[in-house]
Amino acid sequence: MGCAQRSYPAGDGVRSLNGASPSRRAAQAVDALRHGWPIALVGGPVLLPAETAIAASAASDRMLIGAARAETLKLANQREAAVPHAPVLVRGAEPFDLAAARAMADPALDLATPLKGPFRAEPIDWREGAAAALELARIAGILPAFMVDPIEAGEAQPFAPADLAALADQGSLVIATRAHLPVAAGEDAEILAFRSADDMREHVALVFGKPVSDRAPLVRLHSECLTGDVLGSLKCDCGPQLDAALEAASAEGRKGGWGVVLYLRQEGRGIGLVNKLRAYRLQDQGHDTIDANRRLGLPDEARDFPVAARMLDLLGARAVRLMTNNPAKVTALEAAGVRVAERVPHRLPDNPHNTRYLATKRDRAGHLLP
Ligand SMILES: Nc1nc2c(ncn2[C@@H]2O[C@H](COP(=O)(O)OP(=O)(O)OP(=O)(O)O)[C@@H](O)[C@H]2O)c(=O)[nH]1
Ligand SMILES: [Zn+2]
Repeated sequence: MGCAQRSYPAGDGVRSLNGASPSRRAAQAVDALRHGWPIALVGGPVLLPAETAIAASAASDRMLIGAARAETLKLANQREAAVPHAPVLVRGAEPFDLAAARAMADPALDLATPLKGPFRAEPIDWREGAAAALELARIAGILPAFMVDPIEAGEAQPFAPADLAALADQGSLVIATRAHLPVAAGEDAEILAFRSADDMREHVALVFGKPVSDRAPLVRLHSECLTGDVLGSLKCDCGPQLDAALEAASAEGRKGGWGVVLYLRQEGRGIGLVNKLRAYRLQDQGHDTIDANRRLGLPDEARDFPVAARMLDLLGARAVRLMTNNPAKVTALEAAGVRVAERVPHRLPDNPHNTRYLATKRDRAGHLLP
C-alpha cells in the first residue's frame, strides 16, 4: 500500500454534495456509520468506521481515534490528552486491516488482543472534519475510530463538518401526541411524546397535576438507563431515582401543583447503550465511570440539555424546581433558558455495587452527595 499523503483542497468533495441540505447529509452520514459505510469528509479524507465496517478487505495506513484512546497507546501529547475526545491521527508500522482496526478501536479488547506497534501520531490538517467525524460516531452510538482513506472501502457518503449543527437544532421539536396514562405513581398522569425531524430518539414527558404557568413545577430530567430503569441494575442509582421522581411528581400534583418527569433518550450520558456497556467492561477492569468513557475516546458527559429546555418550554414551564444532585445539570438548563428556582436534592440509598459509582460522581463530577 504505502499510499502517498493526499492533500484535501477545501473544494474537494463539494461537487459530490449533490445539493443535499445539511440536515439530510448529517442524517445520511449517521445512517452510513451505523451501516458500516464510509463517509467522505469535505476538505478531508474518506473515513471508514472501524467498528461497523462491512468492507472485509479494507485496509489503511492510518487511523483516526480519540486522544484518550491514543494516550493508552502512548501516542497523544499532553495538550491533546487534556481533551479526551480530541482527534489523533495514527500511522501504523504495517497497514491496518479490519481486525487490526477494530482492536485499535476498542480498548476493552486490549487484554485479549495486544496491539502490534509501533505507532506514530501525525499532524492533522483537516482537524475540524476529524473532530466532527468523532462526534458523528458518538451520535451514531459506535466506537469513535476510523480507517483513513482506506482501499476497498466502497462508496462514501459526503459529509461536511458544518452539517453537524443540523443535528443539534431543537427548532423542529414538537409535541407529537399526548394521552392519559395511569401509572403506579398516579392514575391521572398524562404522557406527551416529542419528535424532531433531526433526531430519531423520541423523548417523553409524564405530567402530574394541572400545568399552571404561575407556579414552577417540580421537575426531574431523567436520562435513559436501560440497565437501571428496566432491568434493575445495581451498578447505578437510576432505577430507584426514576421511581422516586415519579412518586414526588405525582405527590406534587395531589397537592394542587404540578410535577413533570422528562424521560430523555440519552443512554449512558449520551454515548448510547452499546458504548455504555463497553464502558462497563472497562469498569470491570478497574476504571471508574469517567475514565472508562474517556478511554473509549468518548466524552464522559455528552447529554443534550437544550432539548430538555425546549420540552419544558413546550409544556409551558419557564421556571422549575429541579430534582437533582448534579449542579452541572442546573447550569446547563439555565444556560438553555430555563430558570431553576430551586434545586431539590434527589438522593437514594446506595448498595454495595454502586458505592464506587456514587463516590466518583461526588468526587470527580461534583455531584452533591454525602
Ligand atoms: N457512560 C456511562 N453512563 C452511565 C453509567 N452509569 C450510568 N450512566 C448513565 O448516566 C445517566 C444518569 O446520569 P447520572 O450521572 O447518574 O446522574 P445525573 O442525571 O447527572 O445526576 P442526578 O440528577 O443527580 O441523578 C443515565 O443516562 C445512565 O445511563 C456509566 O458507568 N457510564
Ligand atoms: Zn443507570
